Amino acid sequence: MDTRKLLCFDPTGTDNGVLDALRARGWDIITVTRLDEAKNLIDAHGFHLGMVLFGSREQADISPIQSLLAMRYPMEWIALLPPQALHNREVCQLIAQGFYDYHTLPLDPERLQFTLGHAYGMALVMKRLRAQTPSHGDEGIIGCSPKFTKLFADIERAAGLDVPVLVRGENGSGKEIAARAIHRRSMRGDRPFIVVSCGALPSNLMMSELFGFEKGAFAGAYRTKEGSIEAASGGTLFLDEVGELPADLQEVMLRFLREKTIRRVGGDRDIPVDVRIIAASHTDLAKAVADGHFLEELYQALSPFVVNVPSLRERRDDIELLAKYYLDLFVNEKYRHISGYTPEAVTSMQRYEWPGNIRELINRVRRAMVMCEDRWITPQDLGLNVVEPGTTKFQGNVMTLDEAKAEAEKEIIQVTLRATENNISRAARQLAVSRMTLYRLMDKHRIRNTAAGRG
Ligand SMILES: Nc1ncnc2c1ncn2[C@@H]1O[C@H](COP(=O)(O)OP(=O)(O)OP(=O)(O)O)[C@@H](O)[C@H]1O
Repeated sequence: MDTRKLLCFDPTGTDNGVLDALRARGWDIITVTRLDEAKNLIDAHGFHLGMVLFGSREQADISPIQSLLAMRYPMEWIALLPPQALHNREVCQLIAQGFYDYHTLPLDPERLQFTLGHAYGMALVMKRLRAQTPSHGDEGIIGCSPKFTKLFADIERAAGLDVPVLVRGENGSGKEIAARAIHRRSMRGDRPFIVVSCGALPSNLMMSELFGFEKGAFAGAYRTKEGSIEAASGGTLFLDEVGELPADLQEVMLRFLREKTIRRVGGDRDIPVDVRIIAASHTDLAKAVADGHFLEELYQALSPFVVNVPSLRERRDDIELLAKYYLDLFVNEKYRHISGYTPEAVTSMQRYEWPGNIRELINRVRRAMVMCEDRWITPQDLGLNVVEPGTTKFQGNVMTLDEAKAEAEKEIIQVTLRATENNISRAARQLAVSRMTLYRLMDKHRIRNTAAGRG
């Protein structure tokens, strides 16, 4: 028989004699009574499944159990408890929020065996999903859509070339994070990465900011100060919103790109500086050139390699992934009751236009965590309407009623499968159809079961 590992946390030393029955059914059970022991064992052995024995007293201290669950280990938990423990509101809350299922004492080993099998399978599916979550390096750059894959390939290529790069994309779409990734992967990766916001200062201050100044160059210049270009020496200078660079500075910057030397304000010598420039713009620089607002030669000098960062609405496949990533990242002790998003919340995010791109998504996730009173984040928590008139993908489409129905059917199946993490049984239950019907409909709509093997 296949032996499956199970951690049993028994903080009150409750002996219910049921564990032997489970051992006989192939479970390798390790029981611990102390929180630190439990944590050490999980860290060392990476359990998929844990069981918690609640004490028999109604007012038993449940804080060690709360602390253990707050660690949000990637595993499923089953609670075993005496029926009277369910009179304790805190216990009920903890069970609703942190456990896959619970069983009351005295135990029915058959039923428990069944639940453990399910929870174990679910933990394996979750593990597979986590392994499939595409993330790149330690930059926290997440995505799985074809557009994202192309973006990352461009980042890799740009990293291998020591030429200026122009990063284009809407506000909040990830231009700076892309520039940082290029820098970190380049041969300059262990040297400084300095950011300058080109529109942040008036021209004269921006000049000193970029090129530095000599002592006495102007009133208040009490000492010599190096500018951002020198500070980035050997590394990368990131010129954010380069389109906002004042006209006179565009000329000076062009000279720097050609001659690779700087002269501090008030200085009389040219200082060679080896810096790679990565510039970013959310506006169309080619149009700015055509309109006479941006120097054509500077545009050419900045853009031997161009990286286009797609907007979030151009890569809708990444929305749910990013929303989950940031939820996991922000969840802490205070928000441990939050398990994820409702199917409606996922739909609302998929349909939304995201004018503020990933930065807006992050802000909405943060807001939702504060607003969410339940286990699952709703569209309202995110500040998004479920279906805003005129925002469905059917708008303007000429299709028959049958086609529209089929489209809606496919969409609701996809959303439900995503929300249940491809658990066919749960999805079928939520959709109020049999598993066979769901399989048939998935086949009809050519929906792949990405977590085959369970449910
Ligand atoms: N692929 C991604 N995966 C995870 N997080 C991302 C990704 N892309 C961007 N972000 C996050 O989104 C936020 C906005 O990204 P960033 O600051 O790079 O955008 P930007 O285009 O430079 O914005 P702006 O134009 O406003 O300066 C940051 O918190 C960043 O970490």
